[in-house]
Amino acid sequence: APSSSSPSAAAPPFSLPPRSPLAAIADPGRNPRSAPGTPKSLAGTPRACAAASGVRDRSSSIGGAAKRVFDLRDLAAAEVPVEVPHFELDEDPAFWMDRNVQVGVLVRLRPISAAESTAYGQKRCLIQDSSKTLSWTGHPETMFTFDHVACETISQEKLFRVVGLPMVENCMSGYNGCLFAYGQTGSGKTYTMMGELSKDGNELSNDSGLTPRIFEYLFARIKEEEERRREDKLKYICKCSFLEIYNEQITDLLEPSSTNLQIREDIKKGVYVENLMECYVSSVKDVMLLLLQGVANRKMAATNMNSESSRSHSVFTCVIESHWERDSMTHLRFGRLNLVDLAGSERQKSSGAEGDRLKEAANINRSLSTLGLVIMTLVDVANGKSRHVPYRDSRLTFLLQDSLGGNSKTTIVANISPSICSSNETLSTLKFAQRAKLIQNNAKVNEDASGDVMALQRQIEELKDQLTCLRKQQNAPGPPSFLLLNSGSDREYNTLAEDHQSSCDLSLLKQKVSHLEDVLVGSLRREKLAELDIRKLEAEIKHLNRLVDLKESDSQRLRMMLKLRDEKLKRLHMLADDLVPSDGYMVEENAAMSQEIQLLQKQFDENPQLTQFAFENKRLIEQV
Ligand SMILES: Nc1ncnc2c1ncn2[C@@H]1O[C@H](COP(=O)(O)OP(=O)(O)OP(=O)(O)O)[C@@H](O)[C@H]1O
Repeated sequence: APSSSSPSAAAPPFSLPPRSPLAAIADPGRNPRSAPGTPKSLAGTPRACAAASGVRDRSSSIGGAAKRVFDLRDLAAAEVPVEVPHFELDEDPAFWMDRNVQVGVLVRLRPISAAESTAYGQKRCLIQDSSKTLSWTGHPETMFTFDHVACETISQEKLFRVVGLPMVENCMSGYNGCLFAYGQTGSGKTYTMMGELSKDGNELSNDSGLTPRIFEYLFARIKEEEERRREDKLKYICKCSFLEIYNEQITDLLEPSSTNLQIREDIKKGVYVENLMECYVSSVKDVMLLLLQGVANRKMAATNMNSESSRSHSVFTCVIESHWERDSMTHLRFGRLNLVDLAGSERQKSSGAEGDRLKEAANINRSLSTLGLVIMTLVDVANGKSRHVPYRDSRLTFLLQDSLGGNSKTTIVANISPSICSSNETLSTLKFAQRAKLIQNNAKVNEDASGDVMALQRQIEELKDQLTCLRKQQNAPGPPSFLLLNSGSDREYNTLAEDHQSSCDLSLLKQKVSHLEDVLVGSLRREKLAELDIRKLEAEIKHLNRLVDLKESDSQRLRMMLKLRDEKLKRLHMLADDLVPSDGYMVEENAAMSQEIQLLQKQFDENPQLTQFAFENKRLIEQV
């Protein structure tokens, strides 16, 4: 099926064939990377299958074919392939668009892999109850509720429509957005975020993940919006960057020779990575080429859990800027979209990590536990507690601080494996996702509606010229209006009409000028205030620097005095023990005393200033 996801198309761009309420486990043959050797089609009707595996049919108690579920707890004994229930996800873009307070969480289950199946058969640690709830069947059995639970048979396209599409709409409207995949190694994060990337960048496949789909949709929407608002001269500009955090070091995936890049903070830009390459993109093909280039540079390795395990966190960022003109003003808006594929958490025992892999794993686990700590602290903050959020304890959390508890609409996709062999990791991912749901963000539209001051000033000048011209015309001597009214000739009628028209133009222009003047006054006032603030802060910084210098020289003097006193003590001890003659002692003592006097003199000279600065310091501390 074609996979183009044009926003205007009524039907989803590709749809799965109609399924029975109990769909077969996703055919791993669909994805060449997935579950090699897993049985492709699963035989038998639901009831036959349930009977064969000893599964209890709970359909009667729940009712309705779509809700029919089996109790998979007894599958411990089942060796035959089983069918799992399919729960359709709710496509409600408004749900994610409203989330500017809380973080949205979607849990995604992947099919049991061939390796898991070989080792543990179809034994599961989870039972999904609906498209929002699932139960972990360990001890004690625990039920979890999320915004969405995507079952094993949910397609990449459906997942995009549920979480990716609203994210694009948000960013186009000027919000920052962040989508990140979390989960143990091999749980399906890269499959979810990237999936299959086509070589030529033209065609998406069924296995293409969220990122390529997001850009296919983004460029279709940009085209649509620019056409719809042609009168406003609406234009979008998109620029992308791609980085990885490996062993706590940031590398540019589009320019791999740029390593150990630093994170900086800026009042306007927010948190950003210095010297990171940014590429302008205007089509899915452009983005696909960047993705392919970046993915090829990413640190990958084989572990026991995943033959192509990503050993770094990757962040693909797109800044979507738009500008348009309305009411003689230039409007600017931008949204930053972060697409994050985290390195997988892992137990060293299961992943078989040694040497370099072990060092990587330790770094991965450390930054993920900082992420967990940041999330726990943010939940406390959301509950009204005043806490320090340790964003700076890892590069990952420092870089993502706006997406966590800041100005961003954030969605977390928590990937899990349903197999019993990952039971503990699955539980820990579910707990992480549950906590993340409670974070409170504060997303705002990034828009500069005041326009360009210079352009406004130019426009006002032009309008003033027109106004003077019209005033001159109006004041020019002409025949009295009653003559014109009574004369009845065409020429006179036209003159009257022109006069009337020009007086209408005049009042319209007057209105326009006064409106623009108001806007300009507002902009200039804000600019002046900002300049005043900057000047005040600069003066304070200067004061503080002088204070620091003074303190520095003062403490240097004090250190010297202490040294002199120490030496004096030593000399006194030696004199008391008769180790030096008393005249020799007196000569040394004299020299030391004159040095001390010099120091005291200097201190005394600077004292008036010191007192003044001490007062200033106190005042500044109070002010701060
Ligand atoms: N929903 C799914 N359907 C089919 N196959 C999947 C699905 N999710 C993951 N897979 C397959 O499972 C394997 C592991 O997935 P993936 O590489 O995405 O895991 P990961 O979480 O990114 O791991 P790591 O953290 O080690 O990089 C891949 O072969 C992938 O194609």
